[in-house]
Parts: sequence; structure tokens; C-alpha cells
Amino acid sequence: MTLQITNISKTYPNGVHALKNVTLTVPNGMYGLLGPNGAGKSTLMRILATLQEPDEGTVHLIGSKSALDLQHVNVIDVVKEKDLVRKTLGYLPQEFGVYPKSKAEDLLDYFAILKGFSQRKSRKQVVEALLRKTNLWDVRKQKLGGYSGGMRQRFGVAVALLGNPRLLIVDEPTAGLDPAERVRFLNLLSELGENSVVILSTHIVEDVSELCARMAIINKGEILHEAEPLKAIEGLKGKIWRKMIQKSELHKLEHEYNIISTKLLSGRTVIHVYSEESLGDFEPVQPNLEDVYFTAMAGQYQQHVQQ
Ligand SMILES: Nc1ncnc2c1ncn2[C@@H]1O[C@H](COP(=O)(O)OP(=O)(O)OP(=O)(O)O)[C@@H](O)[C@H]1O
Repeated sequence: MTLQITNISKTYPNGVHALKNVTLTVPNGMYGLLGPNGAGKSTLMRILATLQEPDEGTVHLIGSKSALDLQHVNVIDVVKEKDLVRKTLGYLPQEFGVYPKSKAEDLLDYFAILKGFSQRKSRKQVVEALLRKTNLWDVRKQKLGGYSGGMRQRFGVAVALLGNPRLLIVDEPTAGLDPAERVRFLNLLSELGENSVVILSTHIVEDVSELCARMAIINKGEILHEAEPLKAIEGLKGKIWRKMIQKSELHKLEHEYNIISTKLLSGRTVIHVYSEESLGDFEPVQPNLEDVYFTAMAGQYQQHVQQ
């Protein structure tokens, strides 16, 4: 199964150019789309989820007939064949609106009817399996209004997984979750990737480093870098340098060095600099995915690093 996104552009009526000629090939498994607020992630996710159309470009879901679970097709045009792709699509939006007075089990049963599970007995089995998988079985009789943020997100996953989708779109799922709920949620997602294309959009670098075998970094509607996280980290070895500085020095150093990030550490300011040559009074840094992200945001990949 592959999702092929080709030359997608989108401009909103207010003139915001949210996506600029985006091309990505997304294979089976978890794929991370990483970028800051306003980068264009949700716009891309809504296009993939058939809720919005691009101005230009195409999106195709390509797989064997059996993998797509649909007779007679091995390619679906996601933009034009919305009804067809919706049969195999699961979407967890950034804000999952719930009906606070409904009990989880009843609402999931209702969504299952909408998804086409018309036989009561098999529907009951599907609903039970999903409530167990998302660890909500014990609280299935509770009203959704009383659920925590993490429980609501897991309920959203249960809804998104109805019908065993081959294309799963998950938009910023961990924002607002406490650390324990976040780990539980990521563990749940990590089980899903094997037979489906799962795209996870996030502004949290750790979500990608913990889960995704491939990723793209997006900013201002453009893909800055597309890579396997581990290879991208490897590619930065020997090129990231750090130094503790006085905050007052920052302005001057910005003119001298290619500073990719500035952080506070125990009240001191630490800068990370990208340089292919060693820098005298800087310490070498063992790079991580955050350095990859900031290197991309600083525009380095377009100029120097070849992946
Ligand atoms: N319906 C809309 N009308 C006009 N502009 C929009 C609309 N939706 C999004 N935008 C703008 O398009 C750009 C991309 O927004 P988008 O929501 O896709 O980004 P994002 O990466 O998902 O960010 P966030 O994490 O903040 O949701 C932003 O500048 C945003 O203000």
C-alpha cells in the first residue's frame, strides 16, 4: 500500500498559501508529518481525509486489490473518488468533538452502523474488540463528557479504526495529553502501522522519533526535508556544535554562526550551531531528531545536506 501525493497546492480565499507544490510518497507503516503551528499540516490532512480539495495536484492510494479490500481496483484517486476512499479511510481530527451525554459503547455502536455494519451480532463483536483494543472496555458505560482528554483521544482512535481502514489520518493527537496518557496513546498507534498507511501529523519531535520509520518536515506549506529519522540523525553527525553563552551575546553570535536552536538550561543559554567544520570553542554534540528538525527549519537541507 502506498499513498502518492503529487504537486499538491492550496490557497485559502484570504490569500494564505497553505500548501505549495507538496509531493510525498508514503509507504505502509507510521509516517510522521512534523512542523510548527500554521505549517499546513491540518490542511494536508484534511485533503487526504477527503474533507477539502486541493487547488492543484493529485493524491492516489495504490495497493493490491486484496489489500484495498475493494473489488476491481488497485488505485483510488483520493480527490475524485471520495466515496471509494471513505470506505477504507479512518480519520482522527485535531479536535474530536464528542457527544458528552452519550455512553462510549452506544456512540461507537452508532458510528459502526454509519460505517455499514448492519448486522447486530457482528457489530457487537467489532465494537467490543475496538473498546478492548483502546483500553476503554471497563469505562464503556460511562458518558463521554466525563472522559479525560486521553480517553477521548482513544475513543477517537476506536471510531477511526472502524472497518479496518487501509489509510489512517491522525492529526496532532498528543497535544494536551499528560505524559502517561501520551505514552498509552502512542503505544496504541504503534500497533496499527503494519498493514496500513498511517500518517501522523504533529509538532512534537518525540512523537515522530518514538514511532515513525519515515517522516517529512513541513513549514510554511513546503516540505523542507523527507527522510528516515535514524538516517537523518546519522547524516548530522559531526555537524552540530554547542556552546553556553550569555544571553546578551546572542545577537552578535547570530551574525557569526548558523544557529539552529537556542535553549535555556538551568538558567543559562545554550546554542546549537550547524557547521561542517569544527568550531574552536564549541563542543561537538551527538545529534538527535530535534537537531534534524531545527536544521531543516533553518533551511540547511536545501543548501547543504544531501539525504
Ligand atoms: N479555513 C481557512 N481559511 C483561511 N486560512 C486558513 C484556513 N485554515 C488554515 N488556514 C491558514 O493556513 C495555514 C496553514 O494552516 P494549517 O491549519 O493547515 O496548519 P497546521 O500546520 O495544521 O497548524 P496548527 O498546528 O496550528 O493547526 C495557516 O496560516 C492558517 O492560518
